[in-house]
Amino acid sequence: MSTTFSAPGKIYLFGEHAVVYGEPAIACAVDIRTRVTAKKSDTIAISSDLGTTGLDFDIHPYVCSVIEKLGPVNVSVDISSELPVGSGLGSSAAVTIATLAAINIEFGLGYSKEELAGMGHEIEQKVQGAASPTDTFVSTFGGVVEIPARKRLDMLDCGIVIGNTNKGATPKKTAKLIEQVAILRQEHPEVINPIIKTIGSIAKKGELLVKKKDYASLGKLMNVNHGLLDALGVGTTELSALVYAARNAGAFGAKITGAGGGGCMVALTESPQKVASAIERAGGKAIMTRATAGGVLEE
Ligand SMILES: Nc1ncnc2c1ncn2[C@@H]1O[C@H](COP(=O)(O)OP(=O)(O)OP(=O)(O)O)[C@@H](O)[C@H]1O
Ligand SMILES: C[C@@](O)(CCO)CC(=O)[O-]
Ligand SMILES: [Mg+2]
Repeated sequence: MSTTFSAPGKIYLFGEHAVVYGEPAIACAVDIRTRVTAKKSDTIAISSDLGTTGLDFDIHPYVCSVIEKLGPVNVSVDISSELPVGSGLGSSAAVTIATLAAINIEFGLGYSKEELAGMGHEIEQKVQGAASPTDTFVSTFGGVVEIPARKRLDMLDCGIVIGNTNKGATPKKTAKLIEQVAILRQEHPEVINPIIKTIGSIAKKGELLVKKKDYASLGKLMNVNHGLLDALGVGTTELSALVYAARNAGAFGAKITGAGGGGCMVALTESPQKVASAIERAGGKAIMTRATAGGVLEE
């Protein structure tokens, strides 16, 4: 016997970087999933696209941290994923939550989803040195979520197209970008604080627009949010090339998702294929997806 769970990745509709300073943000689980199968075994074995190992914290830091936290238990863990790794779509949170859930059921440990989300956040903090609870919360519960309140919003019914620059957005780069914004804020508080506040206002207004399914207005505010992230210095020419390609292809709006400095952008659209083709022509890797209400799910 074995147990398989999957968990989704995430995009930010609004609010990245501002959320570090207590402003609200809106994140959305997307139906791009990591699947993990756990099976009782006589040794520890972990297999994924990154390699096949035993308890090897260098290759599989998140999965090994899960095994250490829950056991340690002798378990064989097999991972397959549609999520690009290190691209700002929450692949570490998805693999962490799916592994926690699969081992939890396989060994009858009885943890609740809330406990799994909390352990997942602790593991991301341990491995990365710092992490917001956003990614692991969204991977656990799915849906569209306002953070830090962790308030479930209405679902998005329009198309979502992600454009990956294939320029890594590693935890080190995320930490560096967060520090870069902090330095700019220290140097020019009278300029940067209003920008951060305005991003927070966009997220607050976004909650109502999600409820109204007003995708045209959501898109306009995504465009404004993108410009403000550029102003904070976390944009790149590659990200903006994909953002403008998506907009020129008729997207409601498009912006950086996550820390920036590479990684991915996201567009909302009623013509996903047209926007995806434009992103690919502009040099990105396009992923067409939808919002998912399903968080971590048994398969
Ligand atoms: N399919 C997978 N199999 C094994 N480990 C994975 C897998 N996907 C992600 N990981 C682990 O997560 C790490 C990537 O996490 P990282 O936080 O850098 O990127 P991300 O989660 O994709 O982006 P972000 O955190 O910015 O949203 C990988 O180096 C690996 O340790
Ligand atoms: C930049 C940031 O807001 C999002 C990174 O994906 C940092 C965080 O919230 O953890
Ligand atoms: Mg991560």
